[in-house]
Amino acid sequence: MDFVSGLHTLCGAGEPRGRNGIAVHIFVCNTSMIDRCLYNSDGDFLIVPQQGKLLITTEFGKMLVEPNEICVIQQGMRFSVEVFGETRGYILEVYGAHFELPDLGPIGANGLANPRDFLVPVAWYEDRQVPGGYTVISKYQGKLFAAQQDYSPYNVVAWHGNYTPYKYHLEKFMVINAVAFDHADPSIFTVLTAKTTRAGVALADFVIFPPRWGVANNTFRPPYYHRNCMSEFMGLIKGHYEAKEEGFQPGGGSLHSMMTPHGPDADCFEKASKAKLEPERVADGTMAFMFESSLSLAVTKWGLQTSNRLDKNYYKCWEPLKSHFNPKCK
Ligand SMILES: O=C(O)Cc1cc(O)ccc1O
Ligand SMILES: [Fe+2]
Repeated sequence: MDFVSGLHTLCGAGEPRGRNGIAVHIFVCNTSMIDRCLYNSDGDFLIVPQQGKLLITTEFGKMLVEPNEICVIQQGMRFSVEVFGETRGYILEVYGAHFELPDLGPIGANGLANPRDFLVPVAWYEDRQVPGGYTVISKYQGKLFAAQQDYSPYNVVAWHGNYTPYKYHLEKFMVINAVAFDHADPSIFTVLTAKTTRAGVALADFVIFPPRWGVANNTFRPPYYHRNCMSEFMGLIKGHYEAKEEGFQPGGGSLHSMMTPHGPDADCFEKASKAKLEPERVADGTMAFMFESSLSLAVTKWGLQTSNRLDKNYYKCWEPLKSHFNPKCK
């Protein structure tokens, strides 16, 4: 099964017809796309490999994208994926907006994902006839259409401009966090954002939870219990997520829909409530991420049924939580 046939949509919202929208897909594949390419007429793909590396050929050149790196293939760009064994990952698709760096506001000139760390392919081409037929697949209005041609589409000898695919290594992220007290909104970990026309309201943010120091005093350091106006799809590239040490596996996903309360599991709550608040490393050897959207997301039939992977007991991670309210406590 190659990248195109292994592409499954988990959830999404909005219409790929000029209006804003997003979709979350996962891919699971073990064979390369041979004499086949894909382009997305609907929007842009932000690809997060989780297992196995992707050698992506584009009209702009080649990119090797390994787990802990991400890449963006924008609307209309033809690409083929070569894989090396069992390969899987996540895709955030956005319609009607492109990914950009978040405004840094008071952070100033540098920080978070820095422009210098985004890599763009160098031109590569082949002048190759394919008498047996080269298949060009278009994702158009959510469906796949195939056309045949008798030559490789990677015949672009050179290019210039700034509408390109690009990749980024998540280790390059310059982490900013609370250094006195309180838990910062995870938007402080935004790598890329796709904006809406309403200032401060993201169509989608790509947010990571990188290795860092936890130093906040007088603070419950893990994510707070909350409900909010965003949909939060979480994924895990490697290791454990600090708020759910068990049960949330690399390659898995969770969706906390807007206004649905959620937070750390009972075990994390107990440990963090008793922990001595000295400087400690958080999330070493791990990389969790979040696709966060201001849109509400509908889960597909594939996600709910066909995949046969729905965790029906997920809510149980909060059941052992006890009330610790004590009105006399100072
Ligand atoms: O829900 C989650 O695990 C993601 C998350 C992390 C955090 O540190 C604060 C808020 C938030 O939604
Ligand atoms: Fe959350």
